[in-house]
Amino acid sequence: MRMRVDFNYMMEEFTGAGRGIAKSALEAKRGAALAAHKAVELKRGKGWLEWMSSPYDQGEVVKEINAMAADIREKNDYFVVLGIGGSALGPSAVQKALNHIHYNDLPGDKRPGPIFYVEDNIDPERMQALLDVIDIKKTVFNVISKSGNTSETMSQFLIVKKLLEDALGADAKDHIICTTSSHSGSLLPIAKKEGYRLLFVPDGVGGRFSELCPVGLLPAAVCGIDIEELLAGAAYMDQLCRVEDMDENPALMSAVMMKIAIEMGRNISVMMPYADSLSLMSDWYAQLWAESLGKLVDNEGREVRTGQTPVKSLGVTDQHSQVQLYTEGPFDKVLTFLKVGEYRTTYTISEGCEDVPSVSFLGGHTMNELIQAERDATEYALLKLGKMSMTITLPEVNAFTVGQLLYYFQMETAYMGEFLNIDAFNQPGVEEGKNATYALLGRPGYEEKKAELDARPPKKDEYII
Ligand SMILES: O=P(O)(O)OC[C@H]1O[C@](O)(CO)[C@@H](O)[C@@H]1O
Repeated sequence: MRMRVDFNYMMEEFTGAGRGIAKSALEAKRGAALAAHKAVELKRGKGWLEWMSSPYDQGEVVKEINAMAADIREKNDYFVVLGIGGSALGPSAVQKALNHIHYNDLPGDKRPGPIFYVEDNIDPERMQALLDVIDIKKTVFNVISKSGNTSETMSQFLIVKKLLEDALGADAKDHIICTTSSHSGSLLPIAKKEGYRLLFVPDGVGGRFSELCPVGLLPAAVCGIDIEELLAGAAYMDQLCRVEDMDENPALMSAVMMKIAIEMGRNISVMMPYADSLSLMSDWYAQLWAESLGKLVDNEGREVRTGQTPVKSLGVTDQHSQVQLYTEGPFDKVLTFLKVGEYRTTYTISEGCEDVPSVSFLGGHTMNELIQAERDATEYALLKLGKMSMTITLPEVNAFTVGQLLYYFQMETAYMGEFLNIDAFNQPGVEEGKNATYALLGRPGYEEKKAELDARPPKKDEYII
């Protein structure tokens, strides 16, 4: 059940001269790869790399989460995550990967857990829509915020807190579980005061690296996912990544390839799973890659403006919208295909329309054959025009392989941070927008920011049509 990464079509010998990676360029990176590996290993489990301990040190937490999940399943019909960014993307991606694609529409006796929603926006219509379809008295809300201060999440929390209290009085507290820092932020003291159940995000686990800690584990367990297998998959990948030789370490080799690709002007990383179950993995990856690597300054404070733009794509659906650009457009992208060895279902295309050979040839083939053929064909079409791609194959989509995949991308990101000589674990570029929002809504302490905003030159009518 090991996932495999195929780098063949990243290489110049396949893409054609100047369009892929020369073997000599790869060899030239060996020293840097070793240094990146050493640097990451030195920080293992420390500082912002505490997520490297997640596969190993959560035995007790897993027990607690599984017990909590069983209790939630027994007493409730709905489970709603309130969170955003890393507090939402992982739970959504893992649920989509490992449960029925139409999980919420299954009858109760066929669903391994309650109806599940992840609310990661503050669109008032979406809030109302959620409240229209759930029975709040039969719902547990998991408020997830590492910082415990995120306005989007806290505003959703305030809304449901009031609604629950109005509907349930003192029992409202049994319907909120908070996942947050054990010692900082505003959510923690609120949860303690109100008597909500609490789970903690370890200090050195940032939002986008948190799927394999209680942030992701509780929602997964509630929906019947085997979280021990998920962590076992992560541990398996971690063992592969302990090897310092880049030829043996998939995440390290991948980071080396991406670094060379960036040097060659491939500033876009397209993630293209050929499985609906993996479609939200691209969303999760997009935050991981964008927030971690998109940085103004390097570790010495020099302006570098680095990063590689992640793009979400879905095979085969987006063959009919984006692939034209990927084949014939500029040499600015690397495509990563996520391939599935064995789908969980085999579906045979019915025979028919024998008098129309352009249609009848499909009959008797399986959809499995068709989707694999289309992926192979797209990979080939890209290659023919000199475009770089790599393919990650999961033998099956299950908790063990998904655990590997998540951890692999986290490790690749950590190595990339070393190659780019940046802090892959902060996100200063998001702060300005947050502070301006606080100022606009009159949060105490943000008066100066409000004045700064008010002093903006007014927009001109001549530029509004
Ligand atoms: O879990 P929190 O602290 O609410 O943060 C939500 C998200 O906001 C960010 O801080 C900024 O987008 C992300 O890094 C994070 O995943």
